[in-house]
Amino acid sequence: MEDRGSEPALVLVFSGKRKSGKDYVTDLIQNRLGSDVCCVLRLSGPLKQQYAQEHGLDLDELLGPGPYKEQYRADMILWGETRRRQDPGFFCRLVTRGVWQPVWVVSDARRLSDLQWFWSEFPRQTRCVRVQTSEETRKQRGWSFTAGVDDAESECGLDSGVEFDWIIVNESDAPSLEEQLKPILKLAEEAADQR
Ligand SMILES: Nc1ncnc2c1ncn2[C@@H]1O[C@H](COP(=O)(O)OP(=O)(O)O)[C@@H](O)[C@H]1O
Ligand SMILES: C[C@@](O)(CCOP(=O)(O)OP(=O)(O)O)CC(=O)O
Repeated sequence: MEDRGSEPALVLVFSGKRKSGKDYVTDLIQNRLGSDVCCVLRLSGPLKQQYAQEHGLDLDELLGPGPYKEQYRADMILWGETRRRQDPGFFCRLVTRGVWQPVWVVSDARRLSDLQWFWSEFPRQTRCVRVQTSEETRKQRGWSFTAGVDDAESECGLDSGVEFDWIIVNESDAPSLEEQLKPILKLAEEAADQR
């Protein structure tokens, strides 16, 4: 039998282009709610772990925001897609195993199949959030266009066809993240209280 922990009270599924600030925003949410209430789940976590092991790479570097992971991204995408073709819920099931906190924040949905998995497992609890950032700001954070990555499903799979519950604009001239995240944090606190 699968070790599923307990049912979440709320599942916030985040997506956004690379360097949009998905990790930054989801870390902020966890800091606000506390790690006994909120767990950040990265679908790329088990993917990177397995990929690093098979290829003799530095997992901490692969997990970090620096340039190291970019050298391997295109190949990791292909590697992960092979897994997902066999079983679209493979990484979703791995990261949710044993999670006990009431609020789950998935930091990196990339494909419709990721969203569909959470919608079908937790239809009442799942909400989708997009982190939106201009190319200019992403460039300032180190992004540059890479063919095979920025034009592939990994980056474009959720560009259209999804009605997001919230869109967070992560730009210096937008309302503060604190302000934009207020309704999400309120919902999360209410959901956690009701459990
Ligand atoms: N609002 C922000 N203020 C300051 N730095 C930010 C902000 N958003 C993102 N960053 C920085 O930009 C870089 C990319 O953000 P990250 O969260 O890793 O993006 P993603 O996970 O979408 O690739 C990181 O170094 C992060 O600290
Ligand atoms: C192979 C990947 O899982 C790599 C994802 O790495 P990160 O989640 O670190 O990416 P960003 O935060 O957007 O920079 C992508 C995939 O298609 O599965």
